[in-house]
This record gives sequence, C-alpha cells and structure tokens, in this order.
Amino acid sequence: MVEGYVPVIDLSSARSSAEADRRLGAVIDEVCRTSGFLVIVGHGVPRDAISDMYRATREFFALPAEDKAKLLAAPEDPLMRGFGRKGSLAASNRDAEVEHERKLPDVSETFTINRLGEPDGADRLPADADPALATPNQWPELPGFAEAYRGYYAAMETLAGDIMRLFALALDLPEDWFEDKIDRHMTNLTANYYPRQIEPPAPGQLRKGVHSDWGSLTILYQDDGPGGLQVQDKNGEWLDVPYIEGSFVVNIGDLMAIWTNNRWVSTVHRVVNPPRELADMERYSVPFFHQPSYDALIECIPTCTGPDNPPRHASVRSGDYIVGKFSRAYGG
Ligand SMILES: O=C(O)CCC(=O)C(=O)O
Ligand SMILES: [Fe+2]
Repeated sequence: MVEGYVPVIDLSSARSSAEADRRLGAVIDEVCRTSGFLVIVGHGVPRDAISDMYRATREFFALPAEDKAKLLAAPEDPLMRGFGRKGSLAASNRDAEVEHERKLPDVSETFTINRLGEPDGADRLPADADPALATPNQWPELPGFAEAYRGYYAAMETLAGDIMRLFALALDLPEDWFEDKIDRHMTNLTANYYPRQIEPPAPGQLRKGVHSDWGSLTILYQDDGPGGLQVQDKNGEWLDVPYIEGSFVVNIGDLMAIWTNNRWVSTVHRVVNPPRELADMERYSVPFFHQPSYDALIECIPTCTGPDNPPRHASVRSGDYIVGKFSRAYGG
C-alpha cells in the first residue's frame, strides 16, 4: 500500500484468508472515511479486456463527426445512451446554478452503454419504472467494438461485486450484504474523450466541472494524457490523482454516502484543462458508474447508526435517484 490522500491499494490478497480480508476491509474503511478515493492494483481484470476497450474507445472518437452524430443519445433516453457532446455534470450539484453551468458545458465528448440497454434489460426493472430506461444500447459500426465493450463491462461487473464484498466487510456487515441490492444493477459505462484544445476554453470552463459521482462506486480507467483528474482535499486544495499503469481509480458515490450515513464521503472532483503548452494532447477516461438495482432502497445501513448518530438522509430508491440526477445535469 502507498499512503496518501488517494492511496494505492493492492487487492490481490482478497479472499486468501479471513485475516487478509479483515485487513483490506480496515484499510478501505479508513480511506473511504477520509478521501473516498483510492487507486487499486492487483484487481484481476485481464490486460486484454482493458487494451481492447481502450483501442475501441480511440477508434470510436476518431470517427468523423457525422458518424458519431448518428449515435447521438435520444432526448427521451433518461440515461443518455450513445454519443453525447453537451451538458455539464456540475449542473447536478445541490447548489448549482443549473442554467449557468449548462452554458459552460464540459469540454468533452461521451459515449455510454448500460446493462439495461441489453436485450433482457426490461426484465431488470420494477413495473413502475420508466420503460425508456430499457432503451437499447447504440453500437457504432466498428469491427470488434461491441465485443470489446461487452467484455470490459462484464469484467467491471465482476470487479464491482468484489469491491462491494470488501465494502460490506469494511462496514462490519456479512460479506454478501449488498448482493441482493446490486444483482439487477443499472450501471452506465461511459467513455470520456477530452479533445485537444486548439482554442483555449472559455473562462471557468473545464474538461469536466466540479461534481461528485451519483452511485455506489465508480471504477475509472484513465490514460496518461495531460489535463487530468483532481480531487479536493479537506482544506479545499486540489490534488492530482496519480496515473499508475494497469491501475483503476475507485471512488465512492453519493448513494454510498447516504447508505453509510456520511461515515464514507462522496468527494468532489474535476478534470482540468491541459497547460497551454500541452493543449494539443488529448485524454481518455472510462468510468463504470456502479448503480444498484432500480428498486434497491438506499437507507441507513444498520452498522452506521446508533443512539448518538441518527439517520441523516431520507431513504431513496437507486433508480429514482439516478434518473433525477440525469435530468438535472442534462435534461430540459
Ligand atoms: O476523466 C476523469 O478522469 C474523471 C471523469 C469523471 O469524474 C466522471 O466522468 O465522472
Ligand atoms: Fe466523476
């Protein structure tokens, strides 16, 4: 383990013994109370799954603008599957000036798929959910693209399940505590493309504005392009998240803060513009925004409350929460 506000944690000892699991759980609890951000190695995701996904991502964003535009997310899709080039995550913040944020959209393009967009997607939803949540994924006509993305998505599903098991241990819960709350998860896998900045962005405009993530946890692949990810520490300073080859960045989202009664923090972060002398370099990142099953009720976990620590948040269904966030960031 490498110490720091965003420490590096090796997961390879997970499941090797009860003692190893206990130690990993204790470290994770400490980090999630402090920054809510860690870098993981020893995660077991096959190298080829990552490199195939990265190659497919670069090929997609290199397509002519008119080809990407054919996959533009349908306005009625609440999860924006397909290609996106407008909007600001910062508009979803609690105190955001939504119209102002939307006038300064993130300087990025995105491409999104969701498990609900696969052929059996509708079976994963409760009867009262918006049927548009099962809008089919949109695939570019690039050889190998859909296979690479489906393979990477499956690898992330496994890893997210492994991390949620460690989270349960970290919270003194049975190791399978989260299982029936994530077995029909509705996770967006989003590729972020940050183009070269021939013209400087407008004052105040960022590659990705200040925001917290919305779900249970995010598993982020990032490349080493300049103009990268920063997290805010307790003093308000912005710290660079290190790039470590073969690693993923993992961070807590809002729903995990609600679940844990704020024992764990959903820390705000942003993606800065590259310095002008490196402005001709692009960057790619691919977050897997793990989102519990639509009808998982996110309410204070029993081990996170006590006589002096009453529940602080109203309970909310996972699906209702994310649909509300999307509509605030991108809707209307
Ligand atoms: O590009 C990155 O490194 C992070 C992007 C991010 O925070 C997001 O998409 O939520
Ligand atoms: Fe984020």
